[in-house]
Amino acid sequence: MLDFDTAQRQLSEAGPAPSRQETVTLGQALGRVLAQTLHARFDAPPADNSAMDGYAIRAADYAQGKALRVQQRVFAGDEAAPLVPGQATRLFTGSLIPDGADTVVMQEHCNEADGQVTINTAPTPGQHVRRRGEDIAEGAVLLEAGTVIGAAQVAALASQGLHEVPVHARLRIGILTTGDELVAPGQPRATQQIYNSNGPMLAALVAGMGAEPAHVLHARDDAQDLDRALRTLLADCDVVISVGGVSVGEKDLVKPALEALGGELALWKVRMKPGKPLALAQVQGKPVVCLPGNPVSAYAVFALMVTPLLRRMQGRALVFPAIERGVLQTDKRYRDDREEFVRVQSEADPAGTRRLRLYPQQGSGVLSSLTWAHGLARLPADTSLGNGDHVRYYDLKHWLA
Ligand SMILES: Nc1nc2c(c(=O)[nH]1)N[C@H]1C(S)=C(S)[C@@H](COP(=O)(O)OP(=O)(O)OC[C@H]3O[C@@H](n4cnc5c(N)ncnc54)[C@H](O)[C@@H]3O)O[C@H]1N2
Ligand code: MOO
Repeated sequence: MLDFDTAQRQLSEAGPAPSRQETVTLGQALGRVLAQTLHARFDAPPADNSAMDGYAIRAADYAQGKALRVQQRVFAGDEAAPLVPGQATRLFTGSLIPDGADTVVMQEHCNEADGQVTINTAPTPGQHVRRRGEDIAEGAVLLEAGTVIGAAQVAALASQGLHEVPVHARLRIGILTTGDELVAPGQPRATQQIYNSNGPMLAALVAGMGAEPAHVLHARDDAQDLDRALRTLLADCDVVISVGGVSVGEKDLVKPALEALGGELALWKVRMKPGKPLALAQVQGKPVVCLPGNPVSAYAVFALMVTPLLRRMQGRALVFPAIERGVLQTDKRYRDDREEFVRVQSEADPAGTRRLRLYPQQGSGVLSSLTWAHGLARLPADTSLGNGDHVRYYDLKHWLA
């Protein structure tokens, strides 16, 4: 069996970098991956301006109790005449600093009457002036290629006057569920049947990563049906994710179906729990990841093993999110010959230590553990662990993003 870290690394390298680019407007850019490094087109801010509502002066003109004539009022967006030495300019947050002025005094430290202003507190020369280019200089890197565009990046682009941005084409994912026991939600269900939760779950997981669940198909446990579905997905998607039918049962037909399509199996069985029966195949130049059918296994394996591959294929700079640490809080002891990823809630105690509380039922079919969990705690194989032990923590907020 492969160890977890090796399998994760191999899987993350199993697909090509993105090759298709497109241009989208800022309104469509959220969650997209920047395809080119962009540079500032001009200094930001473009000119010295005031950080406060107040008065611009030459620091040298200040003397305690001395009144300065208010030469002009400059609002944000106005042009400003050069400052007459010995006078003051009334201005506001964002107003241009007149040539000749070097310091802004907050209005709370001033009294204005009869066209004159008196400053009550000695100013520090240069205070409250936002300098041209202090945020970003013309030509400096604004955003690196591979950045996921969030609200801050949208603001940075807009501040440079950009209304369109080059991004990688959305990664198209084909999802295939298998199993004769499954019924689509919304349909009537016989006692021996269960609803297909993995299909909608995987589509949601894919969408949550900014990729496109292009097709969500279901195949019966039947070689022909599987073959047909796999062909459709391979023809129209960058990656195929199948779920179920990948273990050792008599109806576990996914592996043979992939082999029949010329697929080369690259990986099979990982020393992790949940998620042992995991396979990777290259079929017609495309990666096909076969996830275990148990819903918790599919979810955890997607988070830990599939998302790095998708991030790399999306062209993202950050492929592996941070791994944190926490302290187990449990009244049981745990030990397994596979690395175990248990569902936990994370809470900081008053001293700031992350406490990881385990869900009481850790079975691979227990969906309620997923709706409850914040993340996965990693319990190393062949190690007895219990309350108070320090372990690695995979926060699903980051690992599913
Ligand atoms: N003799 C052995 N049996 C099993 C082994 C083993 O090593 N030897 N491994 C177990 C482990 S671990 C897992 S995980 C499962 C994985 O099996 P498969 O990937 O082949 O998945 P299935 O057998 O098709 O299904 C497993 C389970 O999940 C339910 N399921 C499947 N698809 C869906 C879906 N779309 N929505 C909701 N639920 C789904 C299915 O009904 C089964 O209950 O194998 C163990 N067995
Ligand atoms: O590995 Mo299975 O994924 O334990 O449930």
